[in-house]
Amino acid sequence: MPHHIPALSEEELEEGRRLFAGPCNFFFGAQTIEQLPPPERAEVAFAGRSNVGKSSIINALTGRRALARASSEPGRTKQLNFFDLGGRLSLVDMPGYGFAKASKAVKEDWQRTMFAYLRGRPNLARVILLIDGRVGLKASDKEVCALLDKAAVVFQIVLTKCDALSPTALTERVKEVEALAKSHAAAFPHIVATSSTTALGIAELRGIIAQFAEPAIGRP
Ligand SMILES: Nc1nc2c(ncn2[C@@H]2O[C@H](COP(=O)(O)OP(=O)(O)OP(=O)(O)O)[C@@H](O)[C@H]2O)c(=O)[nH]1
Repeated sequence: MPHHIPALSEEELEEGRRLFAGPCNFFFGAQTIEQLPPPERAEVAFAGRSNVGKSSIINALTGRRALARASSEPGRTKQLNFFDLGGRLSLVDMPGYGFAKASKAVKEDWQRTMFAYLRGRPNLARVILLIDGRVGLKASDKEVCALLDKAAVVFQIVLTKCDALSPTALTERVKEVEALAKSHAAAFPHIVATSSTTALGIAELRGIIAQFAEPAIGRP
């Protein structure tokens, strides 16, 4: 299937492998915008609905089983968590949105914080917007796309849990999400289909993220 073929070169995939094979450490948790760490390195932020599989994909990318705590309890991540990849790039785990049980005040608070972060972060290179392959698009995903457009942050849509879909269902899901990407100026048109269970798309996503990393010391 065409969307399974990585759009990256061998060198880019290798860069991704190298970056994620190096050290990766949690270094900061921010609950408010005022607490953000200094914008020293390029950042790639992960956003998605609660329970989208965000912790699982961060763990799959970094090869650490419990770096970002994967939980079956939706809505646990309530702060912006910062991870340092060998001093070359930061990964930011954003709180999951669309948690059905959250109050209106909590949702509005999330939206305010996220928008302030997305709009005001000078070193934010890209947002990885995770969409649950099993569930598909929800109103909250569309709201976040609009927010990203408004904040003028380029985002990469990534489908999660694709192992749970038949090839036909996956093709349909990719089409649905491609249409969404086309309707948003800030969306990168190529969709990455992933599974943290089978590692589908993980190498490709590493390569995409590595494009924003500072060069490794001792290498050109
Ligand atoms: N089949 C399948 N299930 C997955 C995959 N990734 C995650 N899951 C399941 O989806 C649920 C949520 O996964 P998490 O990684 O905790 O999701 P999260 O987005 O971090 O959740 P929050 O903490 O609510 O933000 C868990 O039950 C996982 O086992 C995947 O690639 N395939």
